[in-house]
Amino acid sequence: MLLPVLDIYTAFGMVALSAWTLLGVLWLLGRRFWAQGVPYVMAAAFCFGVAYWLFAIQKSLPPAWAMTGAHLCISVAIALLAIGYQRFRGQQWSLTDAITLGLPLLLLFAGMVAAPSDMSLQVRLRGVLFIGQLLWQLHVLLRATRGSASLGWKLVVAGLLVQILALMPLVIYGERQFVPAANMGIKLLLPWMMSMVMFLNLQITAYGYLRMLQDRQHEAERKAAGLDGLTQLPSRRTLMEHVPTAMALAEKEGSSLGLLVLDIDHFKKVNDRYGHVAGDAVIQHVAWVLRNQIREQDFPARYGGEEFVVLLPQATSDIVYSTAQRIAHAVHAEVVAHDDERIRVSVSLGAHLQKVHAGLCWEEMLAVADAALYEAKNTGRDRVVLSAAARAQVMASPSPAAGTTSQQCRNG
Ligand SMILES: Nc1nc2c(ncn2[C@@H]2O[C@H](COP(=O)(O)OP(=O)(O)OP(=O)(O)O)[C@@H](O)[C@H]2O)c(=O)[nH]1
Repeated sequence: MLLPVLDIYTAFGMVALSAWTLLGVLWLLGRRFWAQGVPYVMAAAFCFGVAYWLFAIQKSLPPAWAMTGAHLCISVAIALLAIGYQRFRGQQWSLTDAITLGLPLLLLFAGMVAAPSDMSLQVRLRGVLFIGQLLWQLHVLLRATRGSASLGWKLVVAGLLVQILALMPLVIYGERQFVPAANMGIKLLLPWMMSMVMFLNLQITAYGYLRMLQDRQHEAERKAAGLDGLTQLPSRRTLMEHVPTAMALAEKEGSSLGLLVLDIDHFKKVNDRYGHVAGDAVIQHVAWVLRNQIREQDFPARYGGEEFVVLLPQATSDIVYSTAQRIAHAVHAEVVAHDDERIRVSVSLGAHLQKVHAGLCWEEMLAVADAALYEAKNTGRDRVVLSAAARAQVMASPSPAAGTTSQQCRNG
């Protein structure tokens, strides 16, 4: 017997929506029952229920009333869901984000109410919805300007590709092929498959978008905590906040403060040859090396794109020199594996050491270390250059390392 496509489609949508709402409620309840967002989600579920009821009794009401009422309930429910989630997570979503996430639900319902008795009109409406969803997915893609390479981004792109592929039968066979007939066979499957794809894609894309919003939120939290998003090292701002404390302590102790400025060599070429994502992996790798090669009390920071700074409190010339050499050596020695590529990079370092006294200016210290870095770059890269002041201390130092230290310490 011929399956009533419309009824199945409607039931499918109802089940999907109920599951969606239920999942949302369980998710929120599971995390924190009394959180402020819960009542909103409950109210949203209630509105969905009213909408369902209006659909169910639509035949005994003037159709325009039933449809308008149901749509109103759904819109309110979507807004409540968005607000509930926003309240609960403390997310700083824009209204556009909330609407973007609410749209799939609206599309799903629009798909269900696009149900005139004329089958060919119904199919045509569904085609329009299908294309509407495609446009929505493009909109999400355009909004997702950040978070490339993240799972959320991949899901959004995957959803869009699947949608385009699924549109092919419609383009190739034309809408008429989708009108159910008595001797259906495969033709019955096509509208079904389209509905399935549409539903799954809504979920995939909406989930991907949600992931991206969460990533964005985490990034903001990290920034608030003073960490750089890519490397998890303290950011430049955090370093600048830390410097006065470090200098004051060194002055009080009468100790020297070491300073390393590190820059990845020919990094532009890495980006050009392997791509920006691989470049990011290299930056992460260098940050990882930095973290592993310094002492616990040292303070590393990502200063800018591919530039890092390390503060070394209570440092001696020996410590500054050996730390810089170890970092340069470790970066040079290890390859960064990214996809199928194995990338080898080197770094140049400018190192400076200074006894901290009243009136010493951080900018001066940084300028001296920067000049040493500049020299390292100009004399072949992949090396450590000590500032004149640091060198003088190395010369004066009786340590074994000092005896072998030259102004430029080439790596390897
Ligand atoms: N992948 C990636 N690239 C970045 C990031 N920040 C800056 N860059 C790139 O780093 C490159 C820095 O290049 P340059 O300053 O010309 O220096 P370089 O190519 O490393 O050459 P030298 O420093 O002279 O050895 C630029 O192409 C920036 O676009 C980042 O966070 N990720």
